[in-house]
Amino acid sequence: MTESLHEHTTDVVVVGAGIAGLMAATTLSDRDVVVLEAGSRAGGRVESVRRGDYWINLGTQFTEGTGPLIEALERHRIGMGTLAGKKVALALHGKQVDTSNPFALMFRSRMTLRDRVALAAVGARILAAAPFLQLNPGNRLAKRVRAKLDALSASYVLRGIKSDVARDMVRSWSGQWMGCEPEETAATQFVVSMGILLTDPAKVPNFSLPEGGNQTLTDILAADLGDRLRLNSPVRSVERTEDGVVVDYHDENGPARIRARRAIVAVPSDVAIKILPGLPAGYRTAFDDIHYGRYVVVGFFTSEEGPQQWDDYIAVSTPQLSFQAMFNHAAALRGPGPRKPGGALACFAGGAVADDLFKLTDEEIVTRFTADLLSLYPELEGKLGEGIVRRHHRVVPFWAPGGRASLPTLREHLGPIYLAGDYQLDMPSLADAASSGERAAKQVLASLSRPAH
Ligand SMILES: Cc1cc2nc3c(=O)[nH]c(=O)nc-3n(C[C@H](O)[C@H](O)[C@H](O)COP(=O)(O)OP(=O)(O)OC[C@H]3O[C@@H](n4cnc5c(N)ncnc54)[C@H](O)[C@@H]3O)c2cc1C
Repeated sequence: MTESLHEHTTDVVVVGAGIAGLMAATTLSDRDVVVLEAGSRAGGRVESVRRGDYWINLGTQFTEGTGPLIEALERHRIGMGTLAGKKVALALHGKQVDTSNPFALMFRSRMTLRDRVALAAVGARILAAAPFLQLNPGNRLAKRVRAKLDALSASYVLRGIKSDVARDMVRSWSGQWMGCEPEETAATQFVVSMGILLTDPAKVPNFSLPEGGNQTLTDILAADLGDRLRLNSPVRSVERTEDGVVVDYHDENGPARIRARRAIVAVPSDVAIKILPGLPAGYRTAFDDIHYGRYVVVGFFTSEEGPQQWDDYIAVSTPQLSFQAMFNHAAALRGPGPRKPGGALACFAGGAVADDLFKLTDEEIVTRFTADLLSLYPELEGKLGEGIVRRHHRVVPFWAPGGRASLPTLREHLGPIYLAGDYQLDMPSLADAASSGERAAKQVLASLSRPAH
């Protein structure tokens, strides 16, 4: 029996309801717009679970940056949960040391002289390049340093380094911030993220943990769209026609088709390449050049009472444990006044460590992470809730050495098809994904208001 095809028309179809697609669709809300989302929930890589006063971000961890994302948070009056004054720490050889001052860290943590010298060399390599990447990108020197780092792998910071501690730390930084190994990625992204952390984390604009988790905003945007957002509707193809696009997808009634004047495709690069048949070679190469980091995350709601040693820390690097970092999602709630009982912690492993963990069952992962978390904080014995596991095969995009040159192609529309997603901008992030969605929607609005020829 052949299934019948439901067909309808609209002005604009948005494919994908991650932050890029949601921002695009809400910017177009005066138009006839339909959003097709493959999953059973909106938000994509943004996901938060909530319990009582606490929440855990199981997808996007921190909100940071400027532009449409922050404007949307403000417009919807979502408390930003500022992290000003909160600190980061390193747990090494069983001792936790505040890393707010990287130089003090070198002397206070348990390391041999050889490890200290090796780490100082790694830090010096990062700090020598980082300031150039913070200059105006048009600056001649900035361009030269960037071109050099784009061509090098991030493992250049480990050249000649023999210390296992230094190697473990660089791997764990790369794993926890990008979800990949230093050998996989061009040095640029690594140096920018590590440079900011090593110099002045307070310089990261709007570094925060929005109230209720990052999903608070995506839930509001999804609710604003109402029934224009169609969940469980995976798109199979988006093709150009003479006067617009035709989008084939599937919903609970079977195969369906929408004809529209424009489409915004806001899906990860590996999906885009599959649903856009007949892509010009330049776009195909640019999509192929994008890789994604991998993470395994386990979130734990906790039931401790009274002040704890991690209360003022947002992140603790744990390069010698089965997870590489612990993020404290309750940090934004800790201020003056009585501390609420309980808390919310998330343990992260990225890159090759995540690849190995993918081979285990959820139960095995939780058992390992629980044992290591208790070795770090024995006072949590009997106070850890059930571990909530997420396996992410797409964290943030990264580019191999020499791979980033193709990126500008993906900022150009393909006739009536506009692209959006975190891969479009220089330092992929939630804020960049949101900006790309708004930007695509504004381009669509401008194109629709131009007289047809
Ligand atoms: C664990 C984790 C931690 C992170 N931490 C941070 C952080 O601290 N700070 C930060 O700035 N960024 C962070 N990120 C990155 C950030 O989450 C992403 O950059 C951002 O969410 C990407 O948004 P997007 O809309 O481009 O893509 P996505 O969120 O991936 O949205 C794409 C949507 O398209 C849908 N889709 C896929 N295929 C189809 C199809 N065929 N048809 C229809 N729909 C489809 C998907 O289901 C999804 O909803 C993190 C990501 C992860 C996974």
